[in-house]
Amino acid sequence: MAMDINNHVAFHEAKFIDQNGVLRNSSVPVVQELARQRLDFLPERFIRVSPTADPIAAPSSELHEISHIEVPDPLPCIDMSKIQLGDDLEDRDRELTKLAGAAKDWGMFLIEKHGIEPKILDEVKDVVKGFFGLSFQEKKASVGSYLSVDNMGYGRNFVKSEDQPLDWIDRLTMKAAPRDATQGLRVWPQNPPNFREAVEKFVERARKICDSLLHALAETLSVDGQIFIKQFDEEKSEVNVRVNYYPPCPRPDLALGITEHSDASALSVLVQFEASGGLQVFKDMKWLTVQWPVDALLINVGDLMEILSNGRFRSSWHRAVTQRDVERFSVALFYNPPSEAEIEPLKDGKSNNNHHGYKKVVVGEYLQNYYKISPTPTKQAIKFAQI
Ligand SMILES: O=C(O)CCC(=O)C(=O)O
Ligand SMILES: [Fe+2]
Repeated sequence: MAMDINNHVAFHEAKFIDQNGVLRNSSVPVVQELARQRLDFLPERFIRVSPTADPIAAPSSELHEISHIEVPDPLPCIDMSKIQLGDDLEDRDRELTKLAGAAKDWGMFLIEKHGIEPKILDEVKDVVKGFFGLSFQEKKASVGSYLSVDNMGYGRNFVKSEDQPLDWIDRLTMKAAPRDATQGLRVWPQNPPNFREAVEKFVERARKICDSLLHALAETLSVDGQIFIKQFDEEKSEVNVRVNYYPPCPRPDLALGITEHSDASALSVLVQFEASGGLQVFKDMKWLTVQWPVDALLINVGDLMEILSNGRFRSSWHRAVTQRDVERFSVALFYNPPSEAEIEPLKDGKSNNNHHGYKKVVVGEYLQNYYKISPTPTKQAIKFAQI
């Protein structure tokens, strides 16, 4: 009989709606607690079989190989100071061209000289490590529940069935905007006491970067610079923040930290802590490990941006792998237009063989479908918005 975890492990209670629309519960082991036991084997529920050869086309049934190919050309890195200050117009144009290529070919890029002070990022790292440094019971006591099946809160993973392979991750997800989104809910950790304040400072700054990028991305397409930003709203746009903790994993060749996905957002901003080497992007039919200097931020083009740009920009298909002796943290911020907004794609989507045109969608309806069907082995959620 295969060995499995012992009885002392704590569990998250995951609620999910199954394929027949029935609300179900599944007990998901708390990965951080499992990792504390320094197992020399991977519990069965985390072992996965290959989902994909080509995630955009047909899934393959081959055994999943979790490879570690370094990106041959490093991920494009955009100097935000050249875009935001724009002292030198030629330099700025070159940077915009690089940005356009990155958003089109990779759906993912790094940004440097972004202007967020190291102190703000250090405070986020401190509170996140403080939270994950608590015992499981203390964590549960520190953060309340969203009382709904929407992947928010502590330990809410994308669980859809009892037999789906689980991700080797422990995570915490919060709504940071609109400000009243969490009114009456005690869903921000109370411990460390400055958790919310530290994360909100980062959110405020990261949001400005997103706005600059929305403007710059529009410029690269020679359309009105406001065309994307105008679909956002100072008060009502949504910002969700997810903290990902990947403990050391006994079998990085058999488990994933986060299963492959595209972000549903318009744009995502990611910070990683000291450790690198976990994020992979699917490009040119291969999974490539991203080289990500720790002080750079990473931007993902999300599905909503793919829709807004009518397919000119592509949301990246990415995943996180685990490492044997390394723990890794990342913080992801997801920036969306207001939930009730009906977003309109740019006119005249460029046509090529792979291109699909997009139609107007209500953001909240897009997200609802995305969460309903995720995780999927191929890039499927975006079909909801295709003509
Ligand atoms: O940990 C990472 O680098 C990736 C996280 C991610 O893709 C997500 O939170 O959506
Ligand atoms: Fe992601």
